[in-house]
Amino acid sequence: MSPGTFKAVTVRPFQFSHMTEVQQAVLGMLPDLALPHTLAQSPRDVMVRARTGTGKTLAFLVPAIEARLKMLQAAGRKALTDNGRVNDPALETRGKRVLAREEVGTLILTPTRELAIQIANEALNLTKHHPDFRVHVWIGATSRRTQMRDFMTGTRDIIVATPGRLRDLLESEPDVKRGLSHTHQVIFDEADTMLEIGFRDDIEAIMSYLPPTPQRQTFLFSATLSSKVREIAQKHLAAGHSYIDCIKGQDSPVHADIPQYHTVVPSASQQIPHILRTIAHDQLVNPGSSKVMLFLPTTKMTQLFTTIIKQFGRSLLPAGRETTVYEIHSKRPQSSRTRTSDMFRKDKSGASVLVSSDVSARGVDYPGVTRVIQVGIPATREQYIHRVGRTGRGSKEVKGRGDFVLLPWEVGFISWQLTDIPIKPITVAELKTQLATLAEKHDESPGHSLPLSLKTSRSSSFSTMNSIRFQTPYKPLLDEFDRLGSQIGSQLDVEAVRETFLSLIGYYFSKSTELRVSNNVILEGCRQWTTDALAQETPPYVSEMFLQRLGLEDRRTKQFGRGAKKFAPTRRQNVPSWDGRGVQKNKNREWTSKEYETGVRGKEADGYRTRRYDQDFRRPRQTASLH
Ligand SMILES: Nc1ncnc2c1ncn2[C@@H]1O[C@H](COP(=O)(O)OP(=O)(O)OP(=O)(O)O)[C@@H](O)[C@H]1O
Repeated sequence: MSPGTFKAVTVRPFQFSHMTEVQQAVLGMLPDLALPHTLAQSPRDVMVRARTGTGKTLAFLVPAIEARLKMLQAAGRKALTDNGRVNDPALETRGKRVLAREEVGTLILTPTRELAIQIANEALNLTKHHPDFRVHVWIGATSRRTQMRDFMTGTRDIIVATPGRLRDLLESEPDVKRGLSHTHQVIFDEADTMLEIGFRDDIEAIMSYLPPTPQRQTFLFSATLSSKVREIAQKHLAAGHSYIDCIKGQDSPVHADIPQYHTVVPSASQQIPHILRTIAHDQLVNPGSSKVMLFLPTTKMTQLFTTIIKQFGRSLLPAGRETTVYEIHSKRPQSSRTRTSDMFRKDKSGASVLVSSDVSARGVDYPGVTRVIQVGIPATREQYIHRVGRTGRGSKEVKGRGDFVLLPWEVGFISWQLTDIPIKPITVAELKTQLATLAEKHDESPGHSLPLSLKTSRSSSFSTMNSIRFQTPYKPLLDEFDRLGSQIGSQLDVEAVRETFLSLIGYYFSKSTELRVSNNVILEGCRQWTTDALAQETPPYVSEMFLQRLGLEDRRTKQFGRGAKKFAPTRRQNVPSWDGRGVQKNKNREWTSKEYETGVRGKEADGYRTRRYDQDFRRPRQTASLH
């Protein structure tokens, strides 16, 4: 590793003393990994699988920087030989500069804008002691003109891009096309997403502008690389490439230290109280350092839950009004997304919640997240893993925890999709008991549970941390959680509920195979959610025609003659189809541990990957903190 890069890693700004496993494996391949293809002995392409939060970014950025330095050195030397000189520093520098300004060094592709900005900032930090290095970020909803001006006037060492904007520039800007036609290194971060269907067209188009292997070196990095993705990946990698797998055998791709729990609420009416209790639990378990990420399956659901957490968290959470609630999803302008992301990253308030859609699920590094709560099923099993991976990252100071909250008809996701994930059940009643014990403890000696740094925060060195005061006594407030239902209904906008409902059926209908339930079950589950969880008088009306458009043609149901009547929008007829299965007299009881394990109750035992990066926002702004 060059002295400049080494200094950045070990002294300033990173001050890392040890390499993580993935860093040892990849950086152990230096200097060969960074050699130009003309000098390399064997294929330099690498596919890497390593757990979330274990430092993959640095593992691919260091070889990227080192490879660029080697290319520049080679260009300097070539300038000398071309002119028959042995020693001419000015000529050598000129040779380097020509290459640096004409050819792009490394292209890094990522699925989201937030991740692109984060990687670019990390690259800037790593090149702190290489003053001539330039890092460009090309993402949607930012000024193309600024991006092009920077590209035309500076060196082109590293470009971090989302596929939509990159393809757009490649297809419309000859200089970009020319610059990238010599790129010697391409890195796919979150490689499995990048090779998925939603991105595949863009990726194919982009790859057609880049040099072929072996001139092009290709790295693929992710925490999740299924065998199917690996098959697709072969196409972009050189034959004989290395595969580094830091998740050996059956080990979980989530960091081994992160405990994970799931709760199937017995009825939709318990969903919101349970989520608020889970946040309250985190605030009491991590007094003064609670930092929660709450993931929802759709944008509308994210908006709705932000309102709910803000509204009811004030009175029900231990930190009450002092809880800071952030909201991030693809419908927010990019400038606001970037600002929120920055604020949550730096948040040390001691009681904060980021309510998020999947824009924050992958790769984004928020230090100190104490808990990830997932409500409803994620788009894929991989997405579950990446979301949990937002907690327990990097240093081991914060252990983290994952909680997964499901409605009864969503349980199939655990039974069929998460079979190899070490996730334990926790019932609504168990969490209530744990919360009551913590609240009692707090009330006995309020303040004693706060760390010393907070008790003396005004005079201590923790000046950035606010002193959080918990509501005291807190235990009596716990009864209020069960009374939430009646209040929620009056606080919510009917149109917002309807839009959320529609977004949910659109999302869940595409998931029926994974959940192994029919679309009718999903429709009724969503309907009942609006009446039971959101306390609406009646579920939102949806026309037959709309349902047909969504493909609600459940042949089995129709065959048995139960279909048509069930769609009438009155509450009385809106009996969920799982009612009537299993043991009726126990239908309101909680799930037993056995039922949790099998996923079956009684005797019988989210298209939300939208192309966010290319949304057309009205007021485009340059947002990266790079220029
Ligand atoms: N050698 C190291 N020592 C200590 N901390 C490190 C080291 N390498 C990286 N980190 C820190 O660990 C955190 C996670 O790193 P990073 O974001 O690269 O993880 P990742 O493996 O890419 O995760 P994901 O799969 O979620 O994208 C960051 O805060 C980073 O600064």
